[in-house]
Amino acid sequence: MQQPVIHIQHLNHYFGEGELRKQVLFDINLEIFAGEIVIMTGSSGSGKTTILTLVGGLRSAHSGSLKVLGQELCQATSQQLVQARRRNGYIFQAHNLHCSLTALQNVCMGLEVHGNLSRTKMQHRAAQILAEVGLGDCLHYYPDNLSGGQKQRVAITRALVSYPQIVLADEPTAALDSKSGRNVVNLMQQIAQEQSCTILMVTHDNRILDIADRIVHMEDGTLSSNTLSLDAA
Ligand SMILES: Nc1ncnc2c1ncn2[C@@H]1O[C@H](COP(=O)(O)OP(=O)(O)OP(=O)(O)O)[C@@H](O)[C@H]1O
Repeated sequence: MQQPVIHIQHLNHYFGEGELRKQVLFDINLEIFAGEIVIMTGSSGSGKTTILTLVGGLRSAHSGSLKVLGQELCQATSQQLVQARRRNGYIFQAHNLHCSLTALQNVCMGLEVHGNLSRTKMQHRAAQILAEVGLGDCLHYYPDNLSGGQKQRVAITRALVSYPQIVLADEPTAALDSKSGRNVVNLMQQIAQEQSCTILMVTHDNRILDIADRIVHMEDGTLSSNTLSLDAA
């Protein structure tokens, strides 16, 4: 049987120390398989971003089990977390582009962490993927000269340029109007299919739920439902 790419079992997580210690995730169980697009919804403070950061290896989970691509990240060392981070692509609400770098240079940064391509090859690959997302004419534009939707497309391109097996997206459409938001998620869906990568996306944006294979819902630190997508229902 196919192994899950992300396998979470009885996961608990806490913030703070001593008397201020507060549990924010309670006995989370979730399996996500290769190529799935899973959307996580839930009210503010319910723990969505915390799960995303734990899966991404941005912090170490406290108890239970969290296996990503077969590697246990619960109680992982910082070195193991650094390794795990390199295997993911990240897309955030604020595009997080470097304003002093062009679109092409920003996308090259997504390849630099892997460190095994020459500069010429990196630039060639970055230019190719930017052209695929319709930004072939904007390679040398700085972020200040791009629209919100274009900036987010550059950010998506940067996250996907190294063919990550997993893409983690936190509110990728929050800063966009509905048309740009739709274009951005369509693009994520298309590239995910082409590269057969798995996407875990947090969103409050009801307009984009239809791209999900599965929707999971967080409530007060627990996973309250784990449902099929609107299409499949
Ligand atoms: N670094 C931190 N230190 C202490 N508490 C934190 C920290 N990060 C998050 N929390 C707390 O953990 C809980 C879950 O936060 P989290 O950001 O995961 O929620 P969320 O569902 O992503 O919310 P939102 O939709 O508003 O982004 C909240 O009670 C929050 O206050």
